[in-house]
Amino acid sequence: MPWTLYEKLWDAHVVAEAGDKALLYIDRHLLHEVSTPQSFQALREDGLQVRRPDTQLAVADHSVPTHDRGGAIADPQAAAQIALLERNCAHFGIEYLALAGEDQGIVHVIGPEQGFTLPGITLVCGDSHTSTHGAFGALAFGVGASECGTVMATQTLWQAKARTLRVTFTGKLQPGVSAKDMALAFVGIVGASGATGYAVEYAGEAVEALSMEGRMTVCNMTIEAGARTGLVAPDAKTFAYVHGRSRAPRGLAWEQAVAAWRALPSDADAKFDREIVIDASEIAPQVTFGTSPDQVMPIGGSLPGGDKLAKAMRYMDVHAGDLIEGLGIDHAFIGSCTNGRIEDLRSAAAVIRGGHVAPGVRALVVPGSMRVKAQAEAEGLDTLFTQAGFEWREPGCSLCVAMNDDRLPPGARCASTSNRNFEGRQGVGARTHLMSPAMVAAAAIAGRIVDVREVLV
Ligand SMILES: CC(C)[C@H](C(=O)O)[C@@H](O)C(=O)O
Ligand code: SF4
Repeated sequence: MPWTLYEKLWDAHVVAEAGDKALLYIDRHLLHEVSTPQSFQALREDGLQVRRPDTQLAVADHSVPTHDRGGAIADPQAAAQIALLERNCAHFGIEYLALAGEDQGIVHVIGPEQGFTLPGITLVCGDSHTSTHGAFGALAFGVGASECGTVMATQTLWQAKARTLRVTFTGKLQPGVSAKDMALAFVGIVGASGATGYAVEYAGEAVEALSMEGRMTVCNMTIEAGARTGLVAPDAKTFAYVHGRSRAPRGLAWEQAVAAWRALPSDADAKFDREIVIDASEIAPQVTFGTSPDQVMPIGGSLPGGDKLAKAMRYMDVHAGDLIEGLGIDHAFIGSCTNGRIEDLRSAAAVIRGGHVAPGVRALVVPGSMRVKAQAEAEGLDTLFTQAGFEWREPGCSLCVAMNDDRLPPGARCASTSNRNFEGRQGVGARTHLMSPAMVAAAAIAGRIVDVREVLV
């Protein structure tokens, strides 16, 4: 029988079955400071050990400060949370990537860049954007705090199998349009819960053409359409990206792994429960106008109306019939696990072209990891950004979630490369417009939302 990539990954990890659920073997577990305190507490209370510490990797990212790294952390709650993760890891023998070290970063950025994320594996994390890792052809999904504890103690999880949805992006992206626009367009078409219960496989010419960074951006936002898993079939690009990374297999083990990974892509005649086709050449740069990622529109369009959108549009202080293009902003954020990788920083930097952040705009660039930061600095991107008036920060989730001291004031309007524009996400009363890194950089310089395609000509 022909199988999809999801079915192959699922089948390879089933340990036992009962009713409509399967006990899956979990190969890898990523941990961060926000979702694990109760998991460790539960292990302690039940007198349990971590079954395979070698399959776990922990890092602090959500509440870490993005400036003055190295000294004491000013926010006592953040300091306590980070210290607790460090202590828990030491106690249970789990590797912790130090805040001051060269490998720290957002959990979904460090996994892939260190070769911890591999094709063919199951990977979980107490974080909804774990779907990111599916870009490698890994079965990766976010879990709750109690499930993190179960994984640590047993290396398994009971799961219900998802239905399969293939999203085929045909054609080629226009210049100035990126993976982020594909992701936002998909979420806009399907809706914020339109893919709930599905494992999404992204396919087609425009997905094959994406870099691994771009594929991660697309898979990252899968959860914004309600699906816990987003997948891309591993190919030569995937193997080239993984090859030689610090935690990736080497030598004979590498050869054997690649041979197995080559069998993962969906069979040619595999059946999906649902199919969606999107013409990538028709996608314009996308901008969200509301308080849910599916409240999104192409630049150049005018704002929709209707009762369903009224509350969101009131919060956002935008009005039906107006253009989104030209809307003034006072903050810009380039970063997050969606768009904090090197390619994102390069595409933002390419838009600067001698320009300067507009008066009255505060713009932050927060690399996704220390390795991304080092790479960007080696390329001189930090100088480009700072000379143009952007702040160059230390890695962390930062303004994606405002759990550290990067926070916007009420009424602020921010062009942001992150993935969620919920009410208050970047600070109480602050307004978030999601868009690509190139669009955010262009908005920062113009002081208003603009069409990056016009900046790039
Ligand atoms: C704090 C964490 C559990 C949360 C998530 O699950 O995604 C956060 O990363 C987010 O993006 O909202
Ligand atoms: S960068 Fe944002 S979306 Fe990603 S893990 Fe951090 S808070 Fe969640």
